[in-house]
Amino acid sequence: MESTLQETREGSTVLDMDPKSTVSGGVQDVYGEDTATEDQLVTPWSISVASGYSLLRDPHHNKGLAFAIKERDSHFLRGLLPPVVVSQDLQVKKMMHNMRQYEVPLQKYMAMMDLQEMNEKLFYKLLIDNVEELLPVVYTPTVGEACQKYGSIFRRPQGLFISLNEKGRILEVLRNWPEKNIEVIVVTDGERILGLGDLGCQGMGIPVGKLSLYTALGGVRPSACLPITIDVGTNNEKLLEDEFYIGLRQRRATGQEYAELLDEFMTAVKQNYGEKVLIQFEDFANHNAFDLLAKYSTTHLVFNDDIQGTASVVLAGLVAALKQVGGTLADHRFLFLGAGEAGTGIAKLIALEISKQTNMPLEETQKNIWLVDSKGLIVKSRMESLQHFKKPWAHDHEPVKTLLDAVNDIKPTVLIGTSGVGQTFTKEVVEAMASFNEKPIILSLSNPTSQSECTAEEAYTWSQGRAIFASGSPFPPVEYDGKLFVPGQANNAYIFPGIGLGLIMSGTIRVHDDMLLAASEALAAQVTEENFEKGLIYPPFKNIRKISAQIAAKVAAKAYELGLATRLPQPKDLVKHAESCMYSPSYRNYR
Ligand SMILES: O=C([O-])CC(=O)C(=O)O
Ligand SMILES: [Mg+2]
Repeated sequence: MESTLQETREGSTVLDMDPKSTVSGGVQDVYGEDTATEDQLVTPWSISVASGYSLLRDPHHNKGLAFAIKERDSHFLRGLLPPVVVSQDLQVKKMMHNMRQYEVPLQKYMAMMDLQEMNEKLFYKLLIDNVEELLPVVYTPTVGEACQKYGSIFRRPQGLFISLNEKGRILEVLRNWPEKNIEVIVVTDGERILGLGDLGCQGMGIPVGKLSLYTALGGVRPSACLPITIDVGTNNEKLLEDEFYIGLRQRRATGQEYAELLDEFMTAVKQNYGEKVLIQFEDFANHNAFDLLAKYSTTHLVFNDDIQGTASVVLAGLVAALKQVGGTLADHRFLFLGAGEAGTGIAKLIALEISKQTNMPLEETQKNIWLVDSKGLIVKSRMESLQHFKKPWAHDHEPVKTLLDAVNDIKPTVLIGTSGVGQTFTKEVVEAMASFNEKPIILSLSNPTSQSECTAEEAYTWSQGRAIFASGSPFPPVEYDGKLFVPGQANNAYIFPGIGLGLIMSGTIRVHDDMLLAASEALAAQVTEENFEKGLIYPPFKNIRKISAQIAAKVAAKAYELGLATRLPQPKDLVKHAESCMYSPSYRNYR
């Protein structure tokens, strides 16, 4: 019972269908953006999709009770639905009501995943309209728990699984995915999922979650997004023994075997989707993340969210924080706990920005930035044994073992936690920061909440309400001494959807550090006086789509300036253009 489903243009300017679907009467470009001409607008375009019972099972087109009577008649739905016809807004209201009945966050997560499988537009409408409430459900912290229990809660695949078993056949696997016009891939190998460690194949929750934010926060159409998990085994003994584990039951492949699989993957992606597909590396372990980024950044459009996205968002927060604290970046002293992807990524971008602002050589600007890893302060005497990404941060100093000693020695004005280890900003550490800083800047970036270096309440209480605090995972507002403190969320979710949109809409072929700086400036510029008054260093997430459009515009502008954009000519108003490219979750009318 296949018939033609016709969707009219009413109430919609952005279409999210595969340009290669059967389309008549209209034209689409690669964003799924409607580029119909005036006379084409009078002719409704149509696409061939399932109707009747199958239509209700098709998440891309299903509207549930929102199908109008006429639509029900023309698409063989009569009798398949109860008589009532409701608006999408009422559906949102009902779903939120239901969602709030669940007390366990994982139940909310599963309800959201079910909705995504059942009615994609309603899922995105819910997420966009209630972003502050639902972000902690589909993203950190709940997504972390979902990955830990992914084997038990697994229902339907939401992305591609590429394991060692698929070696030699990765291109074939990519072609099994139903969507052909992929613009963004988020890929993980599950070795360092948030601060939770090696979750192997169950890391899939992360690419799925990140890509749902690409759509909800950045407006990239869902059919252009492809979550991928590369399964080379896991060293997580608990998972290897777990009867519900969904991945390969073996220890991780490393060395040449690992490199060959990754290389086949990267080659196949470019072959299948072209050189403009954005590949976002997510939650790889340090020992692979830096090398993969370096290896493929000259041949592919690659972006490491943990190194580059986190750096960009934190720099934005620091720029905003300095408006409250005073001084320029060059006047401040930075100490990191954690010298992995996030720590060294942020450190590098700060140094780069100071160098741009002051014309000082990079080596000079690095001197005010100190990092502590699991062996203590990174100093010159440790140089020989340091991994390459830590070496630029090895300064002249005697060895220091603990964070507290490092804080007391270095006397940083900014303390940043990127260790993946919770409760490491102890009372003594925060009190020390507050003893020599009027307004200590303290960022506890590790995720999920359980791994946060300290809580918002601890930061405010131990600093007697003087800390400027933000965290990677959300914390509720804190009342201290009769005053309400609203902590910010320094999470790369502010940045990667906008950067991705900017890269895609300009057809950019390589990521450049200047684009990260541009994104950072765009985000910092969105923090209002009103936000500052509340002590915030990030704008509220409820404005995120507008913010993403601003970020996308600045990133695209930089790409055009650097000659890396291929979509010519450059649109005059990049912000308007970004907004016009964004996916809309509103239903379309079907004739
Ligand atoms: O996913 C998040 O919330 C931020 C992030 O990239 C990470 O912690 O690895
Ligand atoms: Mg990550």
